[in-house]
Amino acid sequence: MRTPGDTILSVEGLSVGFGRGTARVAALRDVSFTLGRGRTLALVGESGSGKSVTSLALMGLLPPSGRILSGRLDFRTPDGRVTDLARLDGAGFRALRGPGISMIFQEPMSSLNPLFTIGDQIGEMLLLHQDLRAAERRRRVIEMLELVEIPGAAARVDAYPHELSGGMRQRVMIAMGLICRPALLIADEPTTALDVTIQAQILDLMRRLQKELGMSILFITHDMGVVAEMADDVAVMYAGAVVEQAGVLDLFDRTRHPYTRGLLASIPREGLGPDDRLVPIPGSVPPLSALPPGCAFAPRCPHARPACREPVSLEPKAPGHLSACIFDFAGEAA
Ligand SMILES: Nc1ncnc2c1ncn2[C@@H]1O[C@H](COP(=O)(O)OP(=O)(O)OP(=O)(O)O)[C@@H](O)[C@H]1O
Repeated sequence: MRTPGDTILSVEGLSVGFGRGTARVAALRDVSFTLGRGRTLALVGESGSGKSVTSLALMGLLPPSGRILSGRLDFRTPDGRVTDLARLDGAGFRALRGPGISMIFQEPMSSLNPLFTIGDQIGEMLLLHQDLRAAERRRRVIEMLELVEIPGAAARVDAYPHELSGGMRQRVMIAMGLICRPALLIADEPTTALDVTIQAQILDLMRRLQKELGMSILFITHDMGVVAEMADDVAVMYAGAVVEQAGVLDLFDRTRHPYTRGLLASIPREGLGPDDRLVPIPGSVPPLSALPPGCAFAPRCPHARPACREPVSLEPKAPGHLSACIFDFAGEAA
């Protein structure tokens, strides 16, 4: 067995392409990371870096034009077996989604069906995976609504999505994601659409539920503030590749990749004075069809040298800390 017992997910060399033949673009290039059991790994990067494509590949939900070109996605199922998700068929994924891996999306309004009550929609997940009588299913749904702290759960179970606030709808999404007690929860920007107070409440709730249910979380975000709140480990993505991976404290204290340093310099921090400025990373992510040779970040990198035009791979720079840069900036000022 390749995956050690404390690892629930090991992604190795994942490449995903969209389109065919000469029109094919590689949305993911040789992506590798591991997620420990009971831990939270944040996948972080700007828009278009490949975070969502990674999670869709893990859920078996890539659109028809997208294809896994190579790589292994070794997932340890709740019964202890290791399954390569890159080779799983539709029936295999249907059995796995729910009790094995579950996902919550960023936009509750586009994921919830306005025509059905929230109780029906959460109960539907149970219906697919467990043979329960209607009354028992309803009891479990109400119990889950209580767990995600929806007040008056016994009455709210019959509410329609539009009757709830944005924060309450996001709690419903979490309830839907957790009703089958998944071993791995993929959370794709679950708080982006919420205001900061509600966002903090939802993040608190997710941390508490993770402890109670003992699940692992793959947390997808572009927000380094949320990373600091939630993650044990972080994988930073740029233009379809992982450029740095480390434990969260190590990543913040000894940032090694210039792209990660750029992301950190562009977030508001406590203690920032009126004269301190946030520094956005100049330029934008290149189109995947026109990536430069070598390091994809080089055209935006303040440290780029001619040597950066050579291919660079993600390599350990210190125990547990990987970076895909020919330089090593750990501990230096940006
Ligand atoms: N259905 C698709 N067809 C073609 N290309 C796609 C498709 N979906 C994604 N891509 C490509 O994959 C790249 C990565 O997209 P992805 O949605 O994973 O980025 P992301 O990091 O999740 O961004 P965001 O934060 O905006 O969701 C995109 O730049 C896009 O070019």
